[in-house]
Order: sequence, then C-alpha cells, then structure tokens
Amino acid sequence: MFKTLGILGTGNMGRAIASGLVRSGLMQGNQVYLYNLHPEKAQRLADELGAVRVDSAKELLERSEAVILAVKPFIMPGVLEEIKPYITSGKIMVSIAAGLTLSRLAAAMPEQTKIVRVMPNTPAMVGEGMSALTFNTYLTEAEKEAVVAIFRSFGKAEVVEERLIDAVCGLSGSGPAFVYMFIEALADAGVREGMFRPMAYTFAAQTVLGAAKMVLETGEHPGKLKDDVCSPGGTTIEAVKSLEENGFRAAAMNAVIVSAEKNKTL
Ligand SMILES: NC(=O)C1=CN([C@@H]2O[C@H](COP(=O)(O)OP(=O)(O)OC[C@H]3O[C@@H](n4cnc5c(N)ncnc54)[C@H](OP(=O)(O)O)[C@@H]3O)[C@@H](O)[C@H]2O)C=CC1
Ligand SMILES: O=C(O)[C@@H]1CCC=N1
Repeated sequence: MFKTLGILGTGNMGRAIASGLVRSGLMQGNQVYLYNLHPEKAQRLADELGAVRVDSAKELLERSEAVILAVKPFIMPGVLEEIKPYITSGKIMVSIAAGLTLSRLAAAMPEQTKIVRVMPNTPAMVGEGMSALTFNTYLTEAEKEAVVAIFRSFGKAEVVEERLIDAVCGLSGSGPAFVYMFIEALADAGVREGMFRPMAYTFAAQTVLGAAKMVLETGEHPGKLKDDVCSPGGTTIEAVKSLEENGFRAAAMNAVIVSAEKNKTL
C-alpha cells in the first residue's frame, strides 16, 4: 500500500473517498493529504478524519506517492497545467473526472506518467461504493493492486476496459441520484398514505437496501425475486402493472443511457 495519498479537491467525491478510506482503516488519517481551493473545506475534512491539509497543489504533489484528482471536468485542464511541473517520475495520478479519457489525461502530463482513470460513486462515504478502474501501460502490477485496494477499501471495485467507463458512469456513477429520487418518491407516497416522514424514509431506504442485498447475496435473477413478491391476484402485481403502464423500466434505462452518452461529450 502507498505510504501517502493526496486528494486534490475535497468536494462531494473527494470527501466521500477520503472518509471511506480512512474509516476503513486501510490508511491512517495522517497518511492522507488534502488540498482544496477554499482551504476551510479541506480543513474541516482533515479535522474530521485526522488527515493533513496542505497549502498548495505543489505541496500535495510533493508529499504524496499517489494523487487522486477530484475536481470537476471543466476545472481539470487548469489544474493539470498547474501541477504538471510537480508530476515527478513514478508518481501515480488517479483521475475520477467524468469524460476525461486516459489519452486526454496523458496529453496534459509528462511522458510516461502512470495514470489511472476511475469512475467511483458517492456511497464510498459509507463503505458501499462501486468503482470501475482502468490503467495506462506504465503501472506495475503491484501499483495497480495498491490503487484497486484503495477503491476496494470503501466498497466494490472492478478493473474494466476503458470503453466501459461511460456505461459505468451512467449506471453506478450517476445511479445513486436515481435511487435517491426513487426513495424520495416511495416515501412521498408513504406520507400520502399517512406515514410520518422519518418513518417513510426509513421504510423506503431499508426496502431498497434489502432488495439490493437480495440481488447481491442470493445470486437469483432480479425477475425471479420480483415474482416472489407478487402473489397471484394480490397487491404487488397491481403495482407492477401500474409501473409498466407508466414506462418505469424505459425511464430507468434512458436515465443510464443519457448519462453514459453525456459522459462521452464532456
Ligand atoms: N459527485 C459524484 O457523484 C461523482 C463525481 N465524479 C467526478 O468527481 C469529480 C468531482 O466531483 P464532485 O466531488 O461532485 O465536485 P465538487 O464540486 O463537489 O468538488 C470539487 C472540489 O474541487 C475543489 N476545487 C475546485 N477547483 C480547484 C482547484 N483549482 N484546486 C483545488 N481544488 C479545487 C472545489 O472547491 P470549492 O468548492 O472550494 O470551490 C470542490 O471542493 C468530477 O470530475 C466528477 O466528474 C465521479 C463520480 C461520481
Ligand atoms: O454528474 C456527474 O457528471 C458526475 C459523474 C457521475 C456522477 N456525477
């Protein structure tokens, strides 16, 4: 494992990664360096995790064996220009920016830089992230394993071909937002039917969590698990018919597809 890791940008995703990593125990807080444009944001996170805030991108690069770049895609060109002089030989640069390909990243870094492109998601924060990683040719097997271990410390992580990163962005990168909308809608309906809001959120979220665990742990086809809930002539099949009539599956598919397509244009 790396002795030191830098995170440049401590917004939604940088924060989720730092929190997930330190809480997993894979790295100690004092091995994790944080830099953010507005330092108070990095300082708050550093205080929470026992991590180290640094004063500049230069200092972050100098103190970290590997660096995760966690700024918005449109900010990346400026950041890469700023840090290029400090990307020394052997340093591992990890980008989580949507849309930025390995070749575009390589064009902005010194020749033969070790580059990793990752698409994570925010549930990393609670140890339930889903990440896909793809590497350029300069990392050793041990270095690849160390990067994968970071992303596995706060959830599941798979190495994929770069062509699949757009699909991953649509499905698991953006997916939490769709699921939160689903949970919100379930809870709204619970409230409509008389539940108090906190109770409705708990019932909605636990239902999503439980159903997701059933898929992951039983290995059963989701259709079979759905059928198990639908009693003949019962309540659920009425609701399933209503969802089908309202284009539920097509809406969910289209959400993933438009996110994946957008990722190709960033
Ligand atoms: N959010 C998500 O669910 C996911 C995001 N991603 C990717 O992660 C990246 C970050 O997204 P997200 O965390 O949501 O974005 P945020 O805007 O929440 O976080 C970006 C952070 O970078 C800081 N920042 C901006 N410019 C600089 C700079 N020049 N130097 C240092 N820090 C800077 C911002 O600081 P300040 O706020 O103080 O200006 C902010 O805290 C994006 O590229 C996105 O595509 C990937 C997967 C999922
Ligand atoms: O919305 C975005 O662009 C980023 C990438 C995946 C999730 N959030």
